[in-house]
Amino acid sequence: MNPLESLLDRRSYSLSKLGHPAPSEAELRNLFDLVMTTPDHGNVKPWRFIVARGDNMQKLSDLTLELYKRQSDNGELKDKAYRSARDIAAVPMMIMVITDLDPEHKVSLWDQRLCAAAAAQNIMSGLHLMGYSGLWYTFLASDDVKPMFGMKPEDQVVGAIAVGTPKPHFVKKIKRQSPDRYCFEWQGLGVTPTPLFTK
Ligand SMILES: Cc1cc2nc3c(=O)[nH]c(=O)nc-3n(C[C@H](O)[C@H](O)[C@H](O)COP(=O)(O)O)c2cc1C
Repeated sequence: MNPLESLLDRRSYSLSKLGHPAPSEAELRNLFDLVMTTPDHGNVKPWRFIVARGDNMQKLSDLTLELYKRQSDNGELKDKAYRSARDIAAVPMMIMVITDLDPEHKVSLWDQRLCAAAAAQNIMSGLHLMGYSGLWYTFLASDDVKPMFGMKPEDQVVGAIAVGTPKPHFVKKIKRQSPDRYCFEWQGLGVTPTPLFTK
């Protein structure tokens, strides 16, 4: 048996396909215990996670409209903004993954950013293993949100992860590409790497 089997079915669902429930308090604790195993160069912990749930989802939805308004040339909102706000209000949980970079640290900012992204992927895998699903998206990634989330100017939103349970009629496995064309075997300096998988 392939020990990775249970992760092979991980897939994303758009917000409108995610319903209740979302992880409980105890499950969130387990999830973030997993996240704390993320490879972290220099032990900087260059990440912060901000969870919105329950009644706060409506506040996040309102904030979304406000941000769209600020980004609009004439202050008017397009259908997309209303749709996005409506979907956010309906989803049970959002985990914002943001960087908390230490510019003074000897570990490069690039490495610190990679660590924060790896933490986000651990959230994705953990959610799946617990029977939930998430959509990692670039929601709220504008500079406008930085003061709202207590972020320093150099910090970035790694992603917002919408969290829930896929609605049963949308649950469908997706066929993934073969990794063959992306994997190579190094053969020494000056030699073109060969395909890793030959059969
Ligand atoms: C950094 C990052 C940002 C993303 N931003 C968006 C986004 O704004 N909108 C979107 O539809 N998908 C976005 N995606 C892609 C989805 O999260 C998802 O991976 C993609 O739809 C493929 O689905 P899968 O996870 O089932 O393979 C983003 C992914 C990453 C890693």
